[in-house]
Amino acid sequence: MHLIEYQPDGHTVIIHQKKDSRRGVVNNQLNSWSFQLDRVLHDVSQEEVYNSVARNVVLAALDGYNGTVMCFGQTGAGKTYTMTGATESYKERGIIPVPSRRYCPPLDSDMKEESFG
Ligand SMILES: Nc1ncnc2c1ncn2[C@@H]1O[C@H](COP(=O)(O)OP(=O)(O)OP(=O)(O)O)[C@@H](O)[C@H]1O
Repeated sequence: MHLIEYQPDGHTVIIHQKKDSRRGVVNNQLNSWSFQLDRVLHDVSQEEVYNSVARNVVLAALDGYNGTVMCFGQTGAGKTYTMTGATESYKERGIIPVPSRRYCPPLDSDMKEESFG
């Protein structure tokens, strides 16, 4: 049995733990816990992470609303990877680089000359 089970509904994670056999024959120890979440992003692309957690916040910010995207988790969980991404390939870019690329017009040569003289 897997220690962490992802339900196909995309909202539920079940954590399983083996019963401690040292507790004897009558053992009422809980050995699974189910958590309901807004969304469970297991084994998904960086693009899907952006679309499901950041896209609406960024679009609202462009309309003038305040918004925050925050990562919280234990060391090595993937916070930096999620926010900034990896440089190996474009599809591995994280949440932060996407809006600048998507919503800021690229500087063309004329604009560069105007801006920097
Ligand atoms: N979804 C992922 N796909 C592939 N590699 C990942 C993924 N998430 C994290 N990694 C890799 O796992 C390692 C740890 O990730 P990361 O540095 O993002 O964790 P962190 O939560 O920021 O850790 P810390 O709290 O120590 O700063 C890195 O090598 C990262 O590239």
